[in-house]
Amino acid sequence: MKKYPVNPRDYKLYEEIGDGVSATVYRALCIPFNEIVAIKALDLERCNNDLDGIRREVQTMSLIDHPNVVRSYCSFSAGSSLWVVMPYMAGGSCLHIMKSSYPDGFEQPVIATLLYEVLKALAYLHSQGHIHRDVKAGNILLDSKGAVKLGDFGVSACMFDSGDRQQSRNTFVGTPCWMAPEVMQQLHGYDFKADIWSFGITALELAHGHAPFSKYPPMKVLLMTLQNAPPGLDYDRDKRFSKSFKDLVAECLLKDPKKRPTSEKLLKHSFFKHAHSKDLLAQTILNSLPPLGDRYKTLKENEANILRNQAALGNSEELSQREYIRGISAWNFNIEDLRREAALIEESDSGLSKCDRANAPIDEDDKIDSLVTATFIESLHDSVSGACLEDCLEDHTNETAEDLPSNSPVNEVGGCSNVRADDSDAYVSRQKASIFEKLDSFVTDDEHRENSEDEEPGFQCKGRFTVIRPDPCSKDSLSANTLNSELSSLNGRLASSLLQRLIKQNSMLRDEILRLMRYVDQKTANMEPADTTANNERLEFSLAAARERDLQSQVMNMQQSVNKLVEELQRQKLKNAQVTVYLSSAYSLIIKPGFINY
Ligand SMILES: Nc1ncnc2c1ncn2[C@@H]1O[C@H](COP(=O)(O)OP(=O)(O)OP(=O)(O)O)[C@@H](O)[C@H]1O
Repeated sequence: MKKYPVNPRDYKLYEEIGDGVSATVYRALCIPFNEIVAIKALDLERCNNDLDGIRREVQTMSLIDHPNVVRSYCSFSAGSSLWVVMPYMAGGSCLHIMKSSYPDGFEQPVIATLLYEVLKALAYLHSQGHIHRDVKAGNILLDSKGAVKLGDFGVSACMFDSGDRQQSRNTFVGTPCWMAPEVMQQLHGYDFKADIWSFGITALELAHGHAPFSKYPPMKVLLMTLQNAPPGLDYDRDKRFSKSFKDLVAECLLKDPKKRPTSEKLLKHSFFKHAHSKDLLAQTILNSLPPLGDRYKTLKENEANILRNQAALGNSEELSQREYIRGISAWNFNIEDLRREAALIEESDSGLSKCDRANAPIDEDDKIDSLVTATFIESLHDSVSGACLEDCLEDHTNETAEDLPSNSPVNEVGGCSNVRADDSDAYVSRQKASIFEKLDSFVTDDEHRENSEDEEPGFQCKGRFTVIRPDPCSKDSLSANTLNSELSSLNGRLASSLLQRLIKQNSMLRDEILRLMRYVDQKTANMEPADTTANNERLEFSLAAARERDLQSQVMNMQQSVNKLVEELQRQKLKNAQVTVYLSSAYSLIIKPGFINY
C-alpha cells in the first residue's frame, strides 16, 4: 500500500474547503506523489483537551477500508495541530451542495442513490462493530466523479469498547436534530440502531434541505424528539416522493430501536430500486457546481453578509452563530451529567411523575418518554427552583416535525469561561444566580420564538463543546458543561456551604464571648484580690472551650468526609449501571453473535 509522507514539508496547503468546531480542512498537494489530497488540521487547542476523541477519530479512520467511508492516509503533528491526510472529495458535503444549489432538497433518484451508498458504509461500519453516531448530510462527502463517502469519525464509538471507551457509549454525543431518542434518554445505552435513526433524519434532510426541528435550540429538540410523534414525509410538498421512500423513513424513525431494521436489512428495501450509479450524481448535482474552494468561499461570504445585516439591525445576539448559519455539522449536545441526574432521580422515584399523570400515555414507549422527559425537567426544578421548562413540552406536544430552514440565524456563541471564586458562598450564590438567569433566558427566548419563525434559539451547542445563550461581555458567562455539573452538585454544595458557614459563625461567636469574659474577668481581678477558685474555674472554662473548638473542627472534617463518601457512592452507582450494561451487551453477544441488543 502507498505510504504517504508524514512530514508537513511534503505537503503544500491550498485553499480552505471546510471547517468544523475542531478542525479546518484544506485542499493540499502531496508533493512527492504530485497528488491532490485533503488535509484536516485539528487544532489541539480548540479541541478542549478531547485528545481521546481525536485519537479515536484518527484510529478509526486509519483502520477503515471501505469504498464508502473516508479513510485517512496518515496523520502527524504540525505545530499545535494534528494533520489528517485524506482523499480529496471535490464535490464537498451534501449539506454544502444543498446550501449552494438545492435549498429545498434533492430529487428522489438522487436521494436514493446517496442514501444507498451511505447505507453500504453503515452496514460495513456496523459489521466492524463501529457506531458512527454522527450520520447527517454534512458528513456525506462526494468526489468529483460522484462517489459517496461517509466522513467525520469525531464521535464514533466501538461496540466492543471497554472501560472508558464503553462509557463513551453511555454519554450524550451526536447532533440533537439527528439524535435517536434512546441516545437522549440514556436509560439502557444504545447500539447500531442509533445510526439508523440518524439515517432516517438524514433522509428527511436530503428531501427538504434541512433536518426536522432544525430551527429549535438543542434543549427543545431533545424534548420534542422524546415527546412528539416521529417526523416523516407527511406534508403536501412530500407528495412528490414515493410510498417506498415514506415507508423507509417511517421504519428508520421508529422510536423503539428494536423495531428499527438493521442496515443490512435496509439495503434490501424497495426504495433503493430508485438508486442509480454514481454517474447520476456527477451528471446532476455535481454538474454545474463551481470548484469546492470557490463554493466554500461564497458560503462564507453569504454567512458574513447575514451576520453583517443582523449587526446592522442591531441583533447582536445572532452575530457569532456562524457555525449554525454555515451549517456546521456537529453541535453535540453534551448534557450527560444532567441526563445522568435525571436517570438517577427516576430510579429512586417510585411515584408517577407530573408528566405521567398529566398525559396518561397509552403505550409503554410513550410512558418511558414522558417519564424521562418529566424527570429531566423535574431534576432541573429540584436543582434550581423556579425554572419552568414545562413550557417547552406543553407548547409542542401536538406538533410533528415542522420543517424550518436550517440556515435560520441563531444566537451568538459567547466566550464561556468557567467561573472561579475564592469565596465559596459568593461563588455558590453567583453560580445559582447565573443558572437562574440562563434558564430564564432560555424559557423567555423559547416563548418569544414561538411567535416568530425568524427568532433564534437561546441555546446553542456545537462540536465537542456545549455553549449556552451568549453574553460575551459577561465575565460570569457560564458554559453549559459547567451549568450541568453545577446543577447536579448544587444541592450538595449549598448544604455543605451552609453547614460550614454555620460552624464558622458559631466559632466566631464563641471567640467573641470568650473575649468578653476575659475582659470582664480582668476588670474583676483588678478590683478583687486573687481568688484561686475563680482562677481554676477560668482555666477549666478555657480548656473546655478549646476542647469544644477541637470538636467543632472534627465535626467539620467529618462533614467533609460524608460529602466525599456521597460523591463516591454516586460514582460507584454509575459504575455499577455501566457494568450492568456491559454485561448485558456481552451476554447478547454470546447468544446472538454479530447483533447486539440490550
Ligand atoms: N476529505 C474531504 N474532502 C473535501 N472536503 C472535506 C473533506 N473532509 C471534510 N471536508 C469538509 O470540511 C467540513 C468539516 O470537516 P469535518 O466535519 O470532518 O470537521 P469537524 O471539525 O469534525 O466538524 P464537525 O464536527 O463540526 O462536523 C465538512 O463538512 C466538509 O464540508
